[in-house]
Amino acid sequence: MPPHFLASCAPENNDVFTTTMLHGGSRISKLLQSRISLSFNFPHRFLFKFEFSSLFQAKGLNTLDEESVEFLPWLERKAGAKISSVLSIGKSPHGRSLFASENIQSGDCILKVPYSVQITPDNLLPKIKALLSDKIETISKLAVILLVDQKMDQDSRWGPYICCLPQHGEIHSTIFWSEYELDMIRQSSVYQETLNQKAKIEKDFAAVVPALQQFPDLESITLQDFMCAYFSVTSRAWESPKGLSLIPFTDFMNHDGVSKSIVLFDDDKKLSEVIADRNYAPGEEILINYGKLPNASLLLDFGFTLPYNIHDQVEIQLNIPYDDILHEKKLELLQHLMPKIKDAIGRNCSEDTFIIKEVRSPQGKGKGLPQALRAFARVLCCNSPQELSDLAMEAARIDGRLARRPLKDSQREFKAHQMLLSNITNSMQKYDAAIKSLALVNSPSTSNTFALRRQMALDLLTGELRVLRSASACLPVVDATRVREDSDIFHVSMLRRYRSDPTHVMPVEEIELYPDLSYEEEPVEILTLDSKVLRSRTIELVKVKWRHRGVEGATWERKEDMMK
Ligand SMILES: C[S@@+](CC[C@H](N)C(=O)[O-])C[C@H]1O[C@@H](n2cnc3c(N)ncnc32)[C@H](O)[C@@H]1O
Repeated sequence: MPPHFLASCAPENNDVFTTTMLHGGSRISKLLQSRISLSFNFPHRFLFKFEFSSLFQAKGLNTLDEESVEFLPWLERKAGAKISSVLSIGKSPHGRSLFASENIQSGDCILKVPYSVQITPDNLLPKIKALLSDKIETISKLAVILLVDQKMDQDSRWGPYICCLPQHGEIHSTIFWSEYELDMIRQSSVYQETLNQKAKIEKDFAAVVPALQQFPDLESITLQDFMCAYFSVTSRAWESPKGLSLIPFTDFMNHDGVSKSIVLFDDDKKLSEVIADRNYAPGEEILINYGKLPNASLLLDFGFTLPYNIHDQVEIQLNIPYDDILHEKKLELLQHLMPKIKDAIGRNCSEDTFIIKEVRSPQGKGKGLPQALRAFARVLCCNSPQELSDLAMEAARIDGRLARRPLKDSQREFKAHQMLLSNITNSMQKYDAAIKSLALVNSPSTSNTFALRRQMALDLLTGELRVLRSASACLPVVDATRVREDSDIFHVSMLRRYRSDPTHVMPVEEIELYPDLSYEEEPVEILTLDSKVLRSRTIELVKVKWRHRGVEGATWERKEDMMK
């Protein structure tokens, strides 16, 4: 299993859970991972007719899920043990959920699900297991277990569980979005990850089909069936010490990014449990934390977003321009000292992707930018083979890591940051345009599925834009506020300011006044001419706000030059 499946971690500071025997389970979530529009219905022969229970009415709850009332007694019979006496299954705005059926105190254990009733790859029927290649991943094996069991009719081992799993029309993971819908999130990396995920599911399905075809009852399983089962696994399974497991009942709990409750695994007692992180009154929904997941992961793997997700992140890409005369040398250095700069199939590639998270500190000061990103930018800004070999030597002298320290040449260091700012500003403009265009996208049908997905797209894009804004605020912008006159030449002190902390001002360089604004090959776009005019004996200076290569700045310019 690729390591990124383990990326989502449980909250760090949950003092309640200090027992050493217990392991916190993490969700399988991956920020990468297909295509087809499907319809998948678990056969209704599994819709066991449960008797209506008066439990919820007695507790004053109106969230009764009739089909689910008998679920817990069924699971407890199967487990031969009590699983929970304080929880009931009910309906929430986000589908099935668990609710307190009596007062719960913080620290109470609210459920215990024995390993014996959890679904793991060990539950594959031996005759199917024997036909599956060793290369089949655990997610696919679990999906096959669900699909096979669904076909087993009265012999099904998990019938009541399987008929609680989401059906095609209820799933909003982007792998089920139409091309039209996906277009709304083209700006986000989730777009490509969705395509990758769909391609992966197709490939995984092709790998299990030969085994399924050996059984007449299983022959009819389609790719779309497989996709739904695959989604059930990605949205419900936990990484446990014994591998990936579906934990019935526990997986009825919805996600709350600030909850401190997670699923714990007690290997000695061979059970999973959940401890309440706060007090709950009867009828309150119990929420747990699936991990520190950004909306991108929630959308792809779970089919929902949070309106404000503190774990949002965004990908930015830098590349060594092909016309850079030092292209090969830079590439070689980066690949040598930052080996991850290879593409998935090991070819050399001259670009890399960096994940930026939100910088929430009011001072900013660049904490949110990955060191590797700054390092990449520093290498990109080198102008000579000598500078590159200086960087290589410095890395060898320190800890082997390339360009982790600010460049000695402060102008060059500043240029590296300006390059990052320009990249981020450019990306922000694209996000801004994508968000504005969402308002103009017409619903292709009257169903509210589209409205829901559009809202998810909006949550995703606004979250990622927020992250970009926070990153741009911690990169310096140039301001020219000190002007010193020396005979006819004006010396302008360029100052570095951070939008996140305007009091943090650092001199960058003192330059002579530019004779005009066409000093670079690329024209400078004038944004405003400040009314503030600085008069000297012979000339007048005006403050000019400009944009050049996506970077905005302000400098004092000769008024007469500006009036040309
Ligand atoms: C592990 S299941 C939880 C039980 C699920 N509600 C059900 O009906 O079976 C995860 C799914 O619940 C829904 N969900 C969980 N937390 C949510 C939240 N905070 N907002 C919206 N949907 C959520 C999503 O559909 C997700 O794929």
